[in-house]
Amino acid sequence: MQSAYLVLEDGTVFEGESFGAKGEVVGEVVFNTSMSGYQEIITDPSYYGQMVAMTYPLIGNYGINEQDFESLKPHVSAFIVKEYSKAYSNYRANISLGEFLEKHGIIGITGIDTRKLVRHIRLRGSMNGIISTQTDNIDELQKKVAESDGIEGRDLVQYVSCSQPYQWRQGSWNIDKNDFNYAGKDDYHIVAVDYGIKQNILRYFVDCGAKVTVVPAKTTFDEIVKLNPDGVFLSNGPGDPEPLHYAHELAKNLVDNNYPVFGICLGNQILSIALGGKTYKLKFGHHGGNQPVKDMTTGKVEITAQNHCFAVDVESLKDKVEITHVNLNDKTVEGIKLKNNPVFAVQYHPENGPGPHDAKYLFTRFLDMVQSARHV
Ligand SMILES: NC(=O)CC[C@H](N)C(=O)O
Repeated sequence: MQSAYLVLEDGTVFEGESFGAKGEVVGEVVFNTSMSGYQEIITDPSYYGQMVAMTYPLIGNYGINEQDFESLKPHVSAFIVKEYSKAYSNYRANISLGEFLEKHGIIGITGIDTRKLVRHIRLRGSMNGIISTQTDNIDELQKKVAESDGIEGRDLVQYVSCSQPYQWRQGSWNIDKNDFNYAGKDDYHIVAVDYGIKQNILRYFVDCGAKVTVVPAKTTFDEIVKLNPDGVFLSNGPGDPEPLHYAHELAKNLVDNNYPVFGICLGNQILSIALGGKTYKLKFGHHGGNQPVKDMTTGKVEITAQNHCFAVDVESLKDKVEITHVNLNDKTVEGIKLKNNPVFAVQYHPENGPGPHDAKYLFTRFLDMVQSARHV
């Protein structure tokens, strides 16, 4: 294997070996604490602009399959692991992780002391890094990473949203059929605005009996009205929610016109800004499948999948919303709902993909809301 370097913005250097594509890339370094699900993680469009370090030490041992994609291709800038397993074994796998990354031009780096890297980020906060398989000139790499831009203030959604509307018919994987379920019912029409949508969200809507139309991020309110939706979904997506003015405007129009709205992650942040709120960047974010969240409306605690760097400053929304979910690790707000409109959103990922399934009930909660809104 060829050697590769990871150099952080603050000058810290890690040496490892390259797997996947060769080259050089800059991105924000974040860590993910999920023990499995690397395929879903690397294909989650919300990671665009970020390189992900897995805390679980052995990665790659079940390969990559045709079914577990969250989008059509990997979106991480690079992938950082302690030990890459070239050998893989799974009845569904058809390609190794390294081959998959190489095919899509994504650099992987293995042999990294990920415990040290994660402790560093926990103490100092997320920061940019550069990975290179091309040079061992550390000074040059340090200079490049010091000059690179962070993710704040940039619209990254434009790089991952679809360009044309489309219908989605696939439901969840059915292990007995060894195939996906497909839409049978069209009880509701949900328009899902694609800011970098994860496919499991769409599968869950289909499971719940919805007909789903996915539309590009810059679709206007008038265009959505023409599609005659029963409810509108604001998706997850990469980067900073602040510069997405077109999305804030859409969310404001939807709320003002009393449409049922459900937001996940970036969708929650967009909705909060549209309501007059603010967001802020967390020190190192929440990325993983083991985040405890309390549903304040039922008192139940759920273990959730999360992937976000920004959070909603709920003080800025005081009196306008009810807090429905709170993260029990750091008490950040993980869910809000409007008092007088059929609108709610969560900061975490009820679609799991990968992660625990505890929060799937939110899809039913939304479709119940859509159902009630039809009768008012
Ligand atoms: N998964 C997401 O939608 C992430 C939202 C946003 N990009 C953040 O990092 O907070």
